Amino acid sequence: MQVPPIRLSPGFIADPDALFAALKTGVAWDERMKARKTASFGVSYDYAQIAYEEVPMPALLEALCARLEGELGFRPNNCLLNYYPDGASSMGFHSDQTAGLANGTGVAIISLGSVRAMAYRSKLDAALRVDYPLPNGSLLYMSGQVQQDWLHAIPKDPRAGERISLTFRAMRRQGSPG
Ligand SMILES: O=C(O)CCC(=O)C(=O)O
Ligand SMILES: [Fe+2]
Repeated sequence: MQVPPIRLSPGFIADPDALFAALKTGVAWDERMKARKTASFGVSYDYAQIAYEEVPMPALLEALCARLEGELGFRPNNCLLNYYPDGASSMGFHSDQTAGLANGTGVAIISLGSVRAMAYRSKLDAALRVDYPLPNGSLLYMSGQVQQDWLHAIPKDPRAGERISLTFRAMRRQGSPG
């Protein structure tokens, strides 16, 4: 496959600047990670060696989960936010874990603020790289197949300003088969 089978919907959020401002000031950002700030809402989630406790989903994010359910056909129960203060903050190439996700569900990412590229690299052919700029207010959806065949990253970008990404997942409850 020459390109990752992602779905990118620009303009998913009607007023992305207002949402950015509300989250930047309203969220208690976790600074345990060096590369960027994070926050997790909803069911507990272990991510990048950090365990995030269960935290009730604020109404603002719950409303987005409801919209995503209409768009994707499943309702996320966790939202992991990343705050990239400037273009020096980044995320290295990785695939997201799929084992803990509800069957048949993927990862949805809403981008706010400065445009950054999502870079994909094929696991079968390391020379194959495809970059997608993620517009302010866009929705990106990655199925399990994308994680299986591709790595993704947010490379540094000296021209970029601040950005927030919201990553939504439907986590399987512990002990539940699907
Ligand atoms: O900030 C982004 O858009 C990428 C987020 C991501 O890949 C992740 O949290 O696993
Ligand atoms: Fe990821």
